[in-house]
Amino acid sequence: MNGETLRLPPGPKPLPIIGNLYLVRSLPNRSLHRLSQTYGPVMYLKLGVVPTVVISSPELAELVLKTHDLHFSNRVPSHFGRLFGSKGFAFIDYGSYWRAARKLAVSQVLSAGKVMSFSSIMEEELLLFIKNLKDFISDDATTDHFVSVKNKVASLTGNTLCKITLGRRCMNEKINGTGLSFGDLCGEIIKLLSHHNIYDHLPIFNWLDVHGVCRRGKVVLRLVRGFIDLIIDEHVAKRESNEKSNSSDFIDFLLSVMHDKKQEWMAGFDFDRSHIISIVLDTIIGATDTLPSSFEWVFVEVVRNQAVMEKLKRELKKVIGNDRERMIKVSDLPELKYLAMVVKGELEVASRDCKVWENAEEFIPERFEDDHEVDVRGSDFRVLPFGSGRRACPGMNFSLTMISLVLANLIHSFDWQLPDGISPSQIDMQEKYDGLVIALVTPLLLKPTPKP
Ligand code: HEM
Repeated sequence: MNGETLRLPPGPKPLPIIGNLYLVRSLPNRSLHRLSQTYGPVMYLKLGVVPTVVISSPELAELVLKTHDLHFSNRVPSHFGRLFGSKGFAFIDYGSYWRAARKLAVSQVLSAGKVMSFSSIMEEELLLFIKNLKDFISDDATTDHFVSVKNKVASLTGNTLCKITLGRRCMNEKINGTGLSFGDLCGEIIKLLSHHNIYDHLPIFNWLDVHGVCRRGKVVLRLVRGFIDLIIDEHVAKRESNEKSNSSDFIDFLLSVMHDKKQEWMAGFDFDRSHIISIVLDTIIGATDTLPSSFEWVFVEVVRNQAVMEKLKRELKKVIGNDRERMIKVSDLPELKYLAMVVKGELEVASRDCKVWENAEEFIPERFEDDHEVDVRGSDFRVLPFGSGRRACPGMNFSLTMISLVLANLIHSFDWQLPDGISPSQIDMQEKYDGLVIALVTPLLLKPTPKP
């Protein structure tokens, strides 16, 4: 870029080498918001040596993500992101391979229609989850069992997605010789991907791998890919023995694309096991931290706002009744209008633009009572929790269904109590930046008591 000929947007003066990195602190969302108050909705920062334009208004978001989205459809992954993602679709540049690989995941797993077709898997997993939680509590009824809502939901949503993609619930399966489970290693991949590595902004130092992210990343990736490879072996063996099965999963479909050379899916591209592994892994990794964190934010807001909790309970009672054996199903969700507002309400808090929303920092589901049109799936540029345009999150249908389903059932089946001495208004709401998500510093711990 030639600074003399380009008119750059306004922005703070960069320092040598580190540029404006010193201004982007531990909570980049807050730092960038503050800077935009001074420099306006389009500003120019130099993050290390990387020139960066930051936009922060619905009008500009529409221009970038819709009108001119073709020019903004590439990713700038970290050094490890590049190692991780060359054959999947989450970390590669926009292009025809990206389009084909993403289409496989969306059409077979994540489209609205497909998510609906997995209703019975979601409901079975949730039923098992509730039963296990009740057994865990009744095994030792003399102890106060506090559970981390986020960890519990991570295991539930992870296992549901594994069942859909790999054919079995395997988040807790141990990987040979490591003592770690598949879920542990997926969590580690997320940590490595989101590790805020200052050297990503100073690429000349990348080869040093100062924090060892790439070294460890290579080991973890080998283990995780090896695990999925074994699952593919099982699928191949079943396929070769012509074993009839009523259920076919994502791996079955991808194997049929590979073996039968289904040209309509992967015309002109090499497509072997390594591609299958990467596409499946992107689908699982995309959900690993995002969904449980979003769920924790929704749940903490409901617990903090007891009036919202009571209103939700009233709606559940009206639509489902008091029968605790009757779980809430995916087909019940369209009836639960207030539940939908609660989920939207939390996702909207994440936008926090006070020029756009009144009391933007507050969780007010009722604001959607008169504004049913607010869409969180990418067409309303005031609320973009899933992004918008070509690179928008393909997991939004799965996420919205799972968050609503799990929230409704957890409230229907259990009472939730905070640790002694902590009132709802005293819950620690401090945020931390985890690289991919903004999470609570203090995990939400609650004691579930099964409702009679
Ligand atoms: C509430 C939960 C979630 C939130 C808030 C969220 C948010 C996002 C956002 C903001 C993006 C980037 C969009 C862009 O670059 O414009 C994204 C991308 C992505 N998400 Fe999600 N996500 C969630 C859940 C999921 C789930 C459940 C999956 C998979 C089942 C998933 C898979 C992905 C993938 C694969 C990408 C990359 C897509 C591409 O580059 O083409 N996400 N997500």
